[in-house]
Amino acid sequence: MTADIIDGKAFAAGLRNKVAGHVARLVADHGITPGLAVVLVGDDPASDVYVRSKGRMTKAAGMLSVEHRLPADTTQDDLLALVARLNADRAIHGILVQLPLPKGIDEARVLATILPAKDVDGFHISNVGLLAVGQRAMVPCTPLGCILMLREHLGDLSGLDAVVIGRSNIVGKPMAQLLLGENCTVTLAHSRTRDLAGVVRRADIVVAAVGRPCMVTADWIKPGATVIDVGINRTDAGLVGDVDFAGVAAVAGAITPVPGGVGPMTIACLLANTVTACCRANGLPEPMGLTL
Ligand SMILES: Nc1nc(=O)c2c([nH]1)NC[C@@H]1CN(c3ccc(C(=O)N[C@@H](CCC(=O)O)C(=O)O)cc3)C=[N+]21
Ligand SMILES: [Mg+2]
Repeated sequence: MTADIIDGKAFAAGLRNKVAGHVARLVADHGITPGLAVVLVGDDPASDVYVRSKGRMTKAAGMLSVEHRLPADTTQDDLLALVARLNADRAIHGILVQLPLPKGIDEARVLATILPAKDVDGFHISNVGLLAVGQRAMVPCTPLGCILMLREHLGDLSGLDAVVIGRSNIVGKPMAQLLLGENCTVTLAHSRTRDLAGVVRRADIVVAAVGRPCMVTADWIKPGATVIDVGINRTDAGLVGDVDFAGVAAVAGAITPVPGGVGPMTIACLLANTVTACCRANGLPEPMGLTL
């Protein structure tokens, strides 16, 4: 068997196009331009790549893009003050503070300061809680992108066995919540899981989000399973995911590539969340097709 390649890059381009259509309508009919502020503290080169690409795509969708680049030695108070200014800024509908933050800055404190209505990452405790009880406020971008691709590829996910590998707050946990919301039977596996290979082998859907290059190998995969690779690992061999792509593609039914899979969808979902937040802030109906 050779897996279908789930083309996240093409899917993301379609979603960004839909976003651009909604933006054009907001501008033309209401004189409102959705605005996204991205805050980057320090000069991690990988973060710089993502932030630049977010800015470029935000502008290409017709939205306002504001970037705040702060030095690595920025104090927590200065960062909190910037977040407070963005909270109060009526031109800004979405705020993203790029993680991880430098040591010495309390990440939880910063995330808690972002207004939940502008929290387009979905990391504020309020949005985390709403997601957990099935009331969706802002859905985290990477898991949202994964669900959109899974629905597109599989249709109804009800009753499928899903295994998520990795229990981070930004991917693993919200991913498990969303899969539950799709009526999957969800296992959230992690580094202490016993017989991880055996657990993964039962899955119809595998989501790998651990940050270990090529950890998931062909012998872990049930023939025909759908494999979503969230990993972005820079190695001597270039950018690779958490899944051994060549091996797993020979067994799986479908697989997302790295690059060109989950990454582009994450950014497209960020733009979609910003438009959703903008509509809510202005009491306008939520555009269809931008969220679940
Ligand atoms: N508050 C916050 N929210 C985030 O969403 C967030 C963050 N912090 N910190 C860093 C991670 C990482 N991240 C990526 C987004 C897009 C690609 C992406 O588009 N990747 C391309 C390749 C890019 C390349 O070549 O490096 C792809 O997979 O095809 C990757 C990684 C968002 N993150
Ligand atoms: Mg772990």
